Amino acid sequence: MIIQLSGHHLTKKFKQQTILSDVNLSLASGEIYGLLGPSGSGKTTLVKILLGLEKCDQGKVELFNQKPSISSFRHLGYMAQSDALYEELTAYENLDFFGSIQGLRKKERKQRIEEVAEIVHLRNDLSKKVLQYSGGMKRRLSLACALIHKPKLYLLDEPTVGLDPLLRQSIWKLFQKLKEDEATLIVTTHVMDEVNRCDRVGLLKDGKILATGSPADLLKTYQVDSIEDIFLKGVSH
Ligand SMILES: Nc1ncnc2c1ncn2[C@@H]1O[C@H](COP(=O)(O)OP(=O)(O)OP(=O)(O)O)[C@@H](O)[C@H]1O
Repeated sequence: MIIQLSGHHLTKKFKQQTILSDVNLSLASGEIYGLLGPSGSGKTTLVKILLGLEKCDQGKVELFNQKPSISSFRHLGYMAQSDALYEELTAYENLDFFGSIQGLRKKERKQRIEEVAEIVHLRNDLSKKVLQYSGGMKRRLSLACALIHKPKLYLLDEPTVGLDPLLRQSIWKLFQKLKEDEATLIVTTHVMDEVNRCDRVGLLKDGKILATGSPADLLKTYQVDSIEDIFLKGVSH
């Protein structure tokens, strides 16, 4: 098993408030890890720390078994919770921009833009400015931007928010396909039915990982009918 990303004893405070407390997690190559937790439990903060966008007060992160470096970031695909897109540019220009900062050459960018636009069903809308896009279209474009350079590791913060069930299903099919190609994904979600599509789930509550395991193992261990019940039971870690 090759560990692609790990966080060790991660602790984070904002002023006096402890946001993350001694969080440990590791992601193996070819797995989908779901990070599930109520609003405000620290999911986005954790993803940002893993990505190097936020500093932790204690603990360390390892990317591809090394201290994170500029070269390791080339292999990351990040989709932020709020879309980080250039509204005045067209979707094509956004993808072209993100492709170029990832070092793709012009010809390769052109080809990849076609491919990722097809994947997220935006091929016919590439020439529209992003400000003309709906919320769901922006989410899909953000995902396409994260895919453009074929990273090995994806950190996706609520990638399916605002998408209709059909599109959500096709996005999850894509995640499965990425996984089959040995990519590793960490996906934050509030949606319980998405949890069952993950290989492993980490349940985050008040900045602590309450439990980690496959959805089936968690149900068995905690003798519950749904993962949601683990939160409701108030299991302490
Ligand atoms: N830059 C910041 N300064 C101060 N507090 C912050 C900052 N960023 C996050 N927080 C606080 O940290 C806590 C966790 O926030 P975070 O966004 O990580 O939660 P989350 O689980 O992703 O929530 P949601 O599901 O609603 O997106 C919240 O109480 C939030 O107010």
